[in-house]
Amino acid sequence: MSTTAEYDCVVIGSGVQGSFAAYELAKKNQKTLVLEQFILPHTRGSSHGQTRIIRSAYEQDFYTHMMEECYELWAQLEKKSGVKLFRQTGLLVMGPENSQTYQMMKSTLQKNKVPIVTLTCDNFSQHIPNVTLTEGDGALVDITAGVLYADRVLKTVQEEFKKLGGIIRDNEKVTDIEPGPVVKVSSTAGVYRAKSVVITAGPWANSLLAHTGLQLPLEVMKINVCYWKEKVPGSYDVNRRFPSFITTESEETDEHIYGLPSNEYPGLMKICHHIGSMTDPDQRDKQTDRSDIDILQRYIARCFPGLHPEPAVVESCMYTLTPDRHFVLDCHPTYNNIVIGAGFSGHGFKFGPIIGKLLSELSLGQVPSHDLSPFRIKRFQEKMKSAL
Ligand SMILES: Cc1cc2nc3c(=O)[nH]c(=O)nc-3n(C[C@H](O)[C@H](O)[C@H](O)COP(=O)(O)OP(=O)(O)OC[C@H]3O[C@@H](n4cnc5c(N)ncnc54)[C@H](O)[C@@H]3O)c2cc1C
Ligand SMILES: O=C(O)[C@@H]1CCCC=N1
Repeated sequence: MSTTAEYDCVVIGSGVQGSFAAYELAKKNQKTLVLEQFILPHTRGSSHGQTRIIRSAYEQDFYTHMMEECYELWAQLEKKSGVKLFRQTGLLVMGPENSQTYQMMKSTLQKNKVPIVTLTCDNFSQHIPNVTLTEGDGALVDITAGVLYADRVLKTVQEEFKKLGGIIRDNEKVTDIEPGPVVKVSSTAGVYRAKSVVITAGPWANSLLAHTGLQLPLEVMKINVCYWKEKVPGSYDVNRRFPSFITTESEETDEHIYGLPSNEYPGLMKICHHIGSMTDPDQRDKQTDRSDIDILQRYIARCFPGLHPEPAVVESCMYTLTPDRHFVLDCHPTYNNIVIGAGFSGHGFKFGPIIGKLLSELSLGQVPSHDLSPFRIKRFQEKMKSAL
């Protein structure tokens, strides 16, 4: 059998991270194939749905730094494709004023000169109508933040990839990976050889990594994606400049909530709890726990008096969590031509363009353009089960 590589790179998984990795590789003239298990577009992973929050507001400097370049990359893709992908709404951050999380987020924004407006309990309702600020909470607005049109992003980046000669084969599940100087990838429909492989399989990362003798400490969580009806239509509408929002974790109330202005479904605002229930990605719909919805109902009754506190629409999505909630962006510890992008822990969408660039650099053996130490596999070493 010939050992010649047919492709420079095979990317496994066409969610936001695989699609951007493939696009970046194609921009660098790499002959690239994307394999996707489901027929596209699909709603079975983590990247579907119409909207995601984009923000610079993070506790850690490294995310805020990455976002500086990432905003530019989003603007470049918008310009190149002529498709509107981003809408600036600002992001309202609310949380116990004296908590470490809230203060760290505020200081990271200030240190990095991200434009913010700090609100007080006296002027809060003048700027943010129809929201009740919890007593003792601080509030600020990250002006740069907004909403990404997620489904449109996937379609656009995949189309740009194909325009550069990239190939996407959907409805084709990868069933085996044979590491080597030329990696052999078997799917339900064929066998491919590539100089490198990028694994961006979202909640299925460990199923694929099992073929390479590696398991990462990842947990998959189902999130109930809830939409809430406005009592007075338009109260929380994107066209009335209502912002996206997050609450920083509150130990007292177990609330870690985020929301986006009403936009995709007229009159409905999307508000979710950041903590759902563990699931198997192939059994997602058998997970029927609604304790996150109970938390949301109490929160909405208290803080969003202009919404009916019963969800009008509930959709599903999955997070793939690492223990520290930071991403995995690294080469396989044994095979450096197998690159892994995993564990995006419910906050990876906004980083798609920069993650794609970093994964393409790893795949080409280049020095990554950002410090990847927070994202290296070796941080899990004690917890890793290696079959090697
Ligand atoms: C409810 C919810 C809200 C979120 N909100 C935000 C937000 O506001 N802002 C933000 O930045 N991020 C947010 N995120 C996180 C973000 O959406 C994810 O981090 C991101 O979508 C992860 O993308 P991915 O490409 O890693 O995974 P996925 O989108 O799951 O893609 C993996 C792909 O690999 C395919 N695959 C798996 N196994 C195989 C195989 N064997 N063969 C072929 N294909 C395979 C899958 O079918 C899938 O298409 C949210 C996530 C959820 C669930
Ligand atoms: O990534 C994001 O910005 C959102 C909001 C906070 C929780 C998860 N996703």
